[in-house]
Amino acid sequence: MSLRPQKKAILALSDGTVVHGQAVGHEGITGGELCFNTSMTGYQEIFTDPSYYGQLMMMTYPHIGNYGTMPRDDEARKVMVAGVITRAFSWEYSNPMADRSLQEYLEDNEITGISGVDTRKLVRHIREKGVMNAVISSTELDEDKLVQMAKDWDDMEGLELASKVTRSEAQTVNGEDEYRVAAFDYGIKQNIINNLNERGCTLRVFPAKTPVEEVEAWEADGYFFSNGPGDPTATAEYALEVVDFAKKSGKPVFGICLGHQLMALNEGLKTKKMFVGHRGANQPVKNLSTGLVEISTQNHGFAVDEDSLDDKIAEVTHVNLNDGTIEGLKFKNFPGFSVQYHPEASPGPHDSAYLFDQFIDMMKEQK
Ligand SMILES: NC(=O)CC[C@H](N)C(=O)O
Repeated sequence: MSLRPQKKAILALSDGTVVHGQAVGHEGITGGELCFNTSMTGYQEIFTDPSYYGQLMMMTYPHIGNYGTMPRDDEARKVMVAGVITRAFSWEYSNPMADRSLQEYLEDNEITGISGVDTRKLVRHIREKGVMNAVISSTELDEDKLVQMAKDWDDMEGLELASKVTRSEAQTVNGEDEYRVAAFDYGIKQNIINNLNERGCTLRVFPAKTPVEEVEAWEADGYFFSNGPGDPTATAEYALEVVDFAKKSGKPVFGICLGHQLMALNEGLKTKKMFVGHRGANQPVKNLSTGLVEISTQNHGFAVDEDSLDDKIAEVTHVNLNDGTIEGLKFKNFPGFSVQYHPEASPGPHDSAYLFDQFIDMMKEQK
């Protein structure tokens, strides 16, 4: 790996912790919630996952960039993370299929990053103190100013971000046309669209704030609520109208991550901010109906609050084996189910892909 003459960069946390490193990506200043992801591969899919909008992504796997980037691996039309933090950034790549280095990719997307950070030490710090905001800068190097900026940065709790990443117009994505699925884009990952297309669904992907009448007119066989960034209670303020419409339609409803949280909120359950989120491709989840454990891809900082659970409303179908977090629900008052994690993976293992089949089976039964 070549060593480049590098500019300095600083990572400043809202609790006053300051780390020095080298600038990568676009020169500038950026901030957000400091998250970490434990995946060993898949940095491009992670950086383009719209659920990460407004967050700084710290990768615990040290070498990031060594296989470059390629259009096929984009989960959205641009990089969505607010900034990137690595231990050992690879300026060069070795992959005949790649079209750009990670450095070029971040520059083209104007994403600021820092490398040379002891990411494992910082993860231990966050796991002890809880999630917090931070700022990365390669232009302003005054530590006190940067810590102050991190302190002043908007808190994730209460933030409505889905409307910032949703598409501007409804779009039809054709599959084999066996089932018509109305999918709500709060930051939908491309691989969710692909998984539904591959299973014979034609999708109408609606922007986050589409009025109910427009959705109703499309006459779907099933409804899908996507993943997305921000606090689910903030998005719920406008989204529950369509979630409730889908519920009352009597058609099968499936939700992933933010979609799962919205479906739970619509039933009167509550969500809470987690002390530290789950982000990685090796989270063990137990399917309570089969007793089997799935290794899953996860990216969430909020979760359904177990204290708000009500047997008459929903049954817990999946739990996280690391900390008992609710990872899946089956609703009692309508044909709907949802998971907090990512069956589409990308990156990650495909253990949970059966959930897409389950949704298709429910639509098949109704037809
Ligand atoms: N991947 C997602 O949809 C994330 C949902 C929500 N923004 C959370 O952090 O919990």
